[in-house]
Amino acid sequence: MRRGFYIGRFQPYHNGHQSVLEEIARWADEIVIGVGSAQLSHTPDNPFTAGERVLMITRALADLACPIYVIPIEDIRRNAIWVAHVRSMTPPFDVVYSGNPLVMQLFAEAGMEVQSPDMYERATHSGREIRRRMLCGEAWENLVPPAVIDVIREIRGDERLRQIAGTDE
Ligand SMILES: Nc1ncnc2c1ncn2[C@@H]1O[C@H](COP(=O)(O)OP(=O)(O)OP(=O)(O)O)[C@@H](O)[C@H]1O
Ligand SMILES: NC(=O)c1ccc[n+]([C@@H]2O[C@H](COP(=O)(O)O)[C@@H](O)[C@H]2O)c1
Repeated sequence: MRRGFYIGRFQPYHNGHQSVLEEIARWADEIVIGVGSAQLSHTPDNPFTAGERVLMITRALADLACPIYVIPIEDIRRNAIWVAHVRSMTPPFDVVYSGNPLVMQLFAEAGMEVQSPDMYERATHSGREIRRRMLCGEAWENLVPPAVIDVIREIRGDERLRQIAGTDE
């Protein structure tokens, strides 16, 4: 049984994340997805709750060939024990996939195999750019899977973001 681990904040989940997970699914029998900074929501950089992010990911990956486990993980104040914290919340995994230098370093120091997936159209496919577009009323829908558009509409996510940021008229 080969299990891969992928962690992100997913604010929101976008096509870049989807392309990485489709790549991981080619190797893994199962994938564990950590929804990081799970305690954060309703801020301009972290507008969506952990539960809303779980919904985005689970629906977007409904047709993925391999089973997924989507697990919210709160931040802790001590990087030195963060890997143990993550492991205490997740099924065991063999390979960590991340492009975040701190995440890569902490898992590598813990003796885990770490791989850095290729970036998918990063100029447009980032949570920051999607949130910017939502705030400015520009089109963002082409950057996320259709299921994520549905979730964001259902929770009125772009409206929430504009209210939080104080740009709503
Ligand atoms: N376009 C992309 N293609 C491939 N991987 C990506 C892409 N964007 C982010 N990732 C990776 O996804 C993981 C989670 O990233 P995260 O949820 O912070 O997304 P982000 O788009 O970088 O968000 P933000 O812009 O809000 O910081 C990280 O390992 C990151 O390197
Ligand atoms: N000490 C900690 O709590 C700690 C350390 C490293 C990463 N993380 C989290 O892991 C996630 C990494 O995701 P990104 O690659 O999207 O930044 C973030 O939610 C980040 O806060 C937490």
